[in-house]
Amino acid sequence: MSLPISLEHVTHAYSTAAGPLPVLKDLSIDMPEGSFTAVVGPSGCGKSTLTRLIAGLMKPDQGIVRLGGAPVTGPRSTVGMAFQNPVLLEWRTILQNVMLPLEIVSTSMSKTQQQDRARELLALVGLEGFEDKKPSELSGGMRQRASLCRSIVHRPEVLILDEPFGALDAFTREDLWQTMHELRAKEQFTCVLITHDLRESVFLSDRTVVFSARPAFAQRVVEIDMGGRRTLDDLYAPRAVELLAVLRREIQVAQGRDVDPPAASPVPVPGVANRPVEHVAATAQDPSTEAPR
Ligand SMILES: Nc1ncnc2c1ncn2[C@@H]1O[C@H](COP(=O)(O)OP(=O)(O)OP(=O)(O)O)[C@@H](O)[C@H]1O
Repeated sequence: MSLPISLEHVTHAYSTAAGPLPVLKDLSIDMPEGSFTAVVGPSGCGKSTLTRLIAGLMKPDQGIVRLGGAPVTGPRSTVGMAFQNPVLLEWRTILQNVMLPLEIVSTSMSKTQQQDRARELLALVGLEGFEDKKPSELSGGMRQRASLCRSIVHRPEVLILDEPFGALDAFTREDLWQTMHELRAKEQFTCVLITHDLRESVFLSDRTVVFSARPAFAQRVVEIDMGGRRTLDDLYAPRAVELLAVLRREIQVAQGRDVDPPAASPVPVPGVANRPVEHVAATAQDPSTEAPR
């Protein structure tokens, strides 16, 4: 089962030695049940703060965070989380690491059922045969796959992903994106993804929320109307290129920078009368689609 998430007029400031640091300001977002929402925005604008509020690790100064309509008042076992650093326990095998949440959350599953569930997820992400390895025996991408399994092994209603692919090389990252689509097809959760990678948000999300500079509010919500399951080729489709251009411009607005002209307009290239569409599509791979940190 998955739960809708809503934030209603959420405002929050951290107490610091220099005084209050306003981080979120009148932030309202609705994430429907089973949806996948990506959040992008300037560095330090408050994206991770949003995840802590949804996970119930912090309470907002003002406003309400709701899961399934009920106000969040503290941490919930039905929330799964994965971060940039997988933090697997070296003294446990991969299977034991994946099963960890089942030792913490109350479950009616027998030990055998728990193991079957963990093995099934590991197979789904391509880690069959690595169950008895220690984390240090796996590559960074494999560790992150195991971490994803651990975050959903207890069938959370809400999955929070805070830059889980951020430290991976580009090819491994794209592999993991496809794995995320496979997990989403098999499992039920409402997902919030924090990312600096605009291609990642277009590939994975149903909608991408662009945060303003701190204190952050939802500056723009971009519907990623590209159907459900996607392939990497879809990132080169004209619609994906348009969406990337919209997101990149929105990030520039959030940063208070000059905004690029619309990507669809022909850009004069010396010696070339008109820039072909293929060339525009190729810019989707340009590192400038990485939202600056
Ligand atoms: N516990 C804390 N106490 C004081 N200030 C904090 C605390 N946690 C975060 N901050 C500050 O609040 C601001 C927002 O932090 P947050 O981690 O939510 O931003 P972010 O958008 O996730 O950042 P990044 O893009 O760099 O990952 C930052 O300026 C950060 O330094």
